[in-house]
Amino acid sequence: MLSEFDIIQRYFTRPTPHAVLGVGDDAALIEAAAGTELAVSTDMLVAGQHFFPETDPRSLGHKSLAVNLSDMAAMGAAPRWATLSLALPEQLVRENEKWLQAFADGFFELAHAHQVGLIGGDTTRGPLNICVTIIGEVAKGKALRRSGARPGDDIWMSGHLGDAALALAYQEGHIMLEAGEIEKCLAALHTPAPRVALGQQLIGLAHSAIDISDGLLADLEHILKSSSVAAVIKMDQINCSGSVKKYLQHPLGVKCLLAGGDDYELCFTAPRAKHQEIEMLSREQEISLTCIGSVEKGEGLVVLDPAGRKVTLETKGYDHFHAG
Ligand SMILES: Nc1ncnc2c1ncn2[C@@H]1O[C@H](COP(=O)(O)OP(=O)(O)O)[C@@H](O)[C@H]1O
Ligand SMILES: Cc1ncc(C[n+]2csc(CCOP(=O)(O)OP(=O)(O)O)c2C)c(N)n1
Ligand SMILES: [Mg+2]
Repeated sequence: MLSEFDIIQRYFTRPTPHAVLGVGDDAALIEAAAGTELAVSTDMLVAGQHFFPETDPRSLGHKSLAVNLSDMAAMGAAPRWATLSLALPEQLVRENEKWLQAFADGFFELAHAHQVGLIGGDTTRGPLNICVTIIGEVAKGKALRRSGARPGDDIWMSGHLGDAALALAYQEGHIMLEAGEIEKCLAALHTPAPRVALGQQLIGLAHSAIDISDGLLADLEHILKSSSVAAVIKMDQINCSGSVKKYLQHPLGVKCLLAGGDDYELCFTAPRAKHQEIEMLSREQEISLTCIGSVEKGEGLVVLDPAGRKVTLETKGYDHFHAG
């Protein structure tokens, strides 16, 4: 069986040209570029909570980095360095070395695409658990925060929402999907594409931003609370795929769209004066950016259906300590 140090050496030691010192010592050494601040974020993926234990390991390697890249995107930071802490079941290491290779391949493929260096981590025996910390650089004072929304701002979202949650409902056996839809929805759930370039492009345009990991309503509420403002959004403006649209007559479809989570799109607010510039950015970058509502004075979030009635939902997003 591989030793702890075999695993680190064989699967997780790669050159890190942008670090002073990478994997192999008691700590890595990094140097931030002049005029930048470091953005630091951690997200953990736990078997049974964030993914089914039998999930394809290559996708899992991808997703464990992707969800962290998404936090860099939400801050407008350029991701540079990551650490990876793994708890691995003994049986997996003993019987399924291919799992480690595939996991590392998925992780490093995405890391390479974003020029992120793996500079350290930790490897222990235990129930499958993956924890990535990411460090990025952002120009001093320019990071996009949750607290910058102002009354009068437009509220925007990137891409479309709900496919990942629909895939989860499908995997849990709650709904059926057509053959063509399954692949697309499962890809949204297992291999999200974080909006890293978009996040950096929003600096100077957006007043505030967050990535949608728990669900649009829950995540937008974080912006509203941090900024001490209210908002109104229109449900029919929220961009979703045909698969989600088909389910919108059903409470499950509405839940997937508004509160499903696992989307890893950006939700941001920007002054109305930037509306056209944002539409231009959307065309240039070929990323759908949709204005879904506006920030108002006061507190609370109102969602309106096409008839102008208030939509009420039991849950606004995923909460690890809340049933449903
Ligand atoms: N155990 C913890 N100790 C310290 N800070 C934490 C802990 N868990 C979460 N946080 C911090 O709380 C904030 C909200 O976390 P979270 O909701 O997980 O954000 P995100 O959705 O961006 O991952 C973040 O600033 C995060 O760093
Ligand atoms: C097996 C399984 N159950 C449930 C989910 C749905 N899910 C789990 S965590 C989560 C929200 C995001 O995770 P969290 O740890 O809250 O990330 P953060 O908001 O901190 O980035 C969602 C939608 C899933 N992806 N897989
Ligand atoms: Mg988190």
